[in-house]
Amino acid sequence: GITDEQQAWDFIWDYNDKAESVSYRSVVAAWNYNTDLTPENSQKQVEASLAAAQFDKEVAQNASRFDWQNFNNATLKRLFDKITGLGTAAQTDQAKLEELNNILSEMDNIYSTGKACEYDDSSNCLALNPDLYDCLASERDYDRLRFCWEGWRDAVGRKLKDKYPRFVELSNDAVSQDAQNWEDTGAYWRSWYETADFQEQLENLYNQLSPLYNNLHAYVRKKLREQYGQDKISATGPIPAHLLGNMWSQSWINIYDLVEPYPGKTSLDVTPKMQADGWTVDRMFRTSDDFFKDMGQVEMPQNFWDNSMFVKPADREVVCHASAWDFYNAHDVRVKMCTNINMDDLVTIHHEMGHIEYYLQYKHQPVPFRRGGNPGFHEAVGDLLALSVSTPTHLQTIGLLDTVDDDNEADINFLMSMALDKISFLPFGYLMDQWRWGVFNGSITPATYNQEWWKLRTRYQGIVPPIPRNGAKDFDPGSKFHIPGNTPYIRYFVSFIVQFQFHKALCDTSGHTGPLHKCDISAGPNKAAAGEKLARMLQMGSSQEWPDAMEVMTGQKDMSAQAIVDYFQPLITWLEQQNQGETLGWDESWTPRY
Ligand SMILES: C[C@H](NC(=O)O)C(=O)O
Ligand SMILES: [Zn+2]
Repeated sequence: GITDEQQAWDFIWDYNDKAESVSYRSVVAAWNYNTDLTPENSQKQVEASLAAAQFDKEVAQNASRFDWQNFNNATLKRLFDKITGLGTAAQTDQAKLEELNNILSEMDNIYSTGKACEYDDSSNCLALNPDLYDCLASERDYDRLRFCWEGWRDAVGRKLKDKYPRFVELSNDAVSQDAQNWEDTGAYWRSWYETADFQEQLENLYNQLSPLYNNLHAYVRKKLREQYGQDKISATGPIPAHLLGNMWSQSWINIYDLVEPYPGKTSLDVTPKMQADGWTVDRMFRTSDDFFKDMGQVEMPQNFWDNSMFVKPADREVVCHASAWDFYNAHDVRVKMCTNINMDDLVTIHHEMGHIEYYLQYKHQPVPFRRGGNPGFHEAVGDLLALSVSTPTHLQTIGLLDTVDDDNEADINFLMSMALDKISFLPFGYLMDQWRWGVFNGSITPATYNQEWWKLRTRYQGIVPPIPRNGAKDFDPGSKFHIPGNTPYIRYFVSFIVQFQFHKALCDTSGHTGPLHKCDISAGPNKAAAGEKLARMLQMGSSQEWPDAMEVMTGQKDMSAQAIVDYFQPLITWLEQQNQGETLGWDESWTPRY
């Protein structure tokens, strides 16, 4: 193979220009389909995906003419390593590749257009966003909640059941043809973390955090028993899944009012004030942009405001699940979101803008390096900034809280609200890809999809379905966006760990003193230094392995649960006191009264 590294660089820059325009065309086609779910747009999106895959394959073949594994220049070698990794684009059978893309497109459409219709009126149907979200968040009638929970799974999960096995088969067949001959899609996805003992590290992190989760679970279970009755919820069993304020029981913030430790303090639920003060969607996005600018990051460019989709259109079907989009041309970046006026969506806006910030900060990198340090880092940026924005003192600064009670009870209330978002998520974030990796490696088969899903859901989350599941018809994993959407999920578990490490690091750099949970990095005397550190990490993209990016932020290279435990320590102590006499954990054999 060619050993001349100058010739290799020429190859890279020629590739880079072409990669930008090929990526642009396929992202535009995906954007057009996601914002207007028509058959024509689906067809165009599949065609663009196939063209991009063809380009990737040709580049990989040309790159293999170089003896790149023996290059001296580490960056050049890393670039060649990235562009010879094809994933499903390695599929040489065009018909199979087209079928794979068509199934993905169909699954997206089924999920994003699904509706749950009233038992007694099939013309009265509820969409996930906002109708079923609102139902799970604010309904307090046990049976009505069950209708919303079951109706969504009937409408979407069941329709996807027979498509998913073929998708799995085609995805595995494709990645097996990659240069690394991946044994299955899960192995390929895990390779992005470049960490040999990745699964062990994840398990260790989870084991360190499950005591905290079990304490929160026991406290919430007790409060739900008070609300719904002792005949509906066992003192020692799992919690019925439809009572936790969220369609997937992955964030419990919407039942804060049922579990508030010290009532009578200033409400931390700022949604009523947002609505009373006439907050608009635009004001929500501007508030987020202002915070990024205040922290010395790059501001949203004009085309972001011109080309994004911020609200659900009335005249067409779209993919409502929020996402951020990089058009690989250094200036066209967008968010697609069906925004509602509430605190949840203000936090989500920061999450999505965090992705945009990464795109803007690493746009000078060659295309293969325009990724997060690892996929979890990309998910962590926006959440990291939202940890500061969510503090009562910051919410007061932006006019969402009139008074801030500064006492221990108010602190516990605040930490409870944060735990209902961040701690409740951990088992879900961990189990999603435990299930999917099992499906990809064949240990979970179509016949066992649903029972294995509920084994994991009960084992890790301590929840059970409120109605019996029908293994022959139900496909409950399909009722969660990321399964039909084929978006890997362990990235969110990684994010919920590392965002607290980043938060602690930036709080220290900003000169914050006092408890970690009171830190607002924009209030620190050295906030500029904190912003510069964040920008430096973002500009790296994936040009180096993620421990190097972790070191830039935190001074050390490993993932660690210490920061999230430090942040929640006052609540952990409080929960342990409250849970005296309670059973921690759950008896998996308990089932609700149907
Ligand atoms: C946590 C994850 N966030 C996202 O998709 O942006 C979710 O919504 O399930
Ligand atoms: Zn995200």
